[in-house]
Amino acid sequence: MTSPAATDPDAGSPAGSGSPTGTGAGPLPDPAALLDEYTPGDFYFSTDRYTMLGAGGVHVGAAVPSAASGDAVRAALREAGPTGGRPARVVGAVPFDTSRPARLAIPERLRIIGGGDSGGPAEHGHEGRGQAERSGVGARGELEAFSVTAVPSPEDHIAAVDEALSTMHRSPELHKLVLARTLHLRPGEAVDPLRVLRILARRHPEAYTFAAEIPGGPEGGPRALVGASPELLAARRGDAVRSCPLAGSAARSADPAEDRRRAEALQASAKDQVEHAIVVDAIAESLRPLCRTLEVPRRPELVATPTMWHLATPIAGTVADAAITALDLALALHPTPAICGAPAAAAHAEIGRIEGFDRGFYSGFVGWCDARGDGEWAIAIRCAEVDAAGARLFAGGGIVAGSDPAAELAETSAKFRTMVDAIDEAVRAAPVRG
Ligand SMILES: C=C(O[C@@H]1C=C(C(=O)O)C=C[C@H]1O)C(=O)O
Repeated sequence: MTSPAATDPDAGSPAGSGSPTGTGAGPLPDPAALLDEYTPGDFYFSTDRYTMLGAGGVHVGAAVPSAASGDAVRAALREAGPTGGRPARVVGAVPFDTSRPARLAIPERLRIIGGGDSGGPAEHGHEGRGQAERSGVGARGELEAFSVTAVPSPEDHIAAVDEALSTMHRSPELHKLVLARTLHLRPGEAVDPLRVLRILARRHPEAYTFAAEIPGGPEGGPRALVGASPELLAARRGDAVRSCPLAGSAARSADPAEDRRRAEALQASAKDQVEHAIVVDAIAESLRPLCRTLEVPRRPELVATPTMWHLATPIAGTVADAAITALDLALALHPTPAICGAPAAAAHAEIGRIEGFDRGFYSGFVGWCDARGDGEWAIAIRCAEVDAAGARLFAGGGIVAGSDPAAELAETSAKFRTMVDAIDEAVRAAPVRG
């Protein structure tokens, strides 16, 4: 995003093909529309209502230590002042461990297309719309072009789930623990994050498709966190607050009858309902003191991504105090039991002990917040760190009493498909050099 034409021509009023109020009434903006201007290091964030691209600018607050960070970001936004008639906006990623430095910046150049750039009503990922996205089912990369290393190995992940189950048995106050694993893909040549983004944006128009610069590329080179997350951590628009936790999962099937059977089995599964309720209860408890009103549906609904079924609960409220920003909300909710466990502190400690790798920005959150306090943050899942050396993919799942280790391993394999398929297609499509 270096051309002069990229400099915020839409300033002040969201413009483009989406509905100006973000009610979802208009056609969806083309999620790939801004990708022609993307250059490595940019921030890209696409929803089913709007797409944004931020470039350049100043980094804000190295560490984001819980509540204090909200203040640091607020001060930075105030100091930055409006650009082109639009309130200053911070964009970027916050790691799983919020005592580690975040990557948040106030971009110098910001483009937004689509209506409702501050987010509309909770339209995200409903079953009917997900169903229309079935085309991705069955697309299977074979990863011939890669060397693949699983860290931990599948056997070690099963052992880790066993260990989590025994820990929860010994300490019944620990209700849920989310364990993840990684896949390191090393293709013959560098993975192009832009090509991966294009594929994700095409295949997952309902998701939060994102790219955020993160530190740690080989030899100081660029590294991006790239993904297509189905999960909203927190959004605020004016008074309105939203969160849409997911928990309880089943892999999709290419066979429609089998696919439907799996969805119904997920909805009927007592274990998955419990796993889901733990997340909803924790989020409701964290939101209650921050909200004047809060609506929490009694039963979850089913949502579909091209690869997974999930149980989802769209939570809506009104903020108690206009000073509470979308970032404050995200920090108050994070880490939810969808990606950490319950209670959070004990689960966090067990993840450190059992999981065996550094999550970095995976299962943190990615998004934006403006000087009015409006913003939207997605949980950084279905994602990978992409750099010149290859890609590190992440997938996890919630463990509760009654979880089956082999089924948990299979669930993480299914969750990897979002990024495996996209990276595989990106590398296959790459022009052969030499
Ligand atoms: C942790 C991940 O996903 C989370 C865990 C889920 C589960 O345990 O069922 C479902 C959706 C996400 O909240 C992941 O995709 O890596």
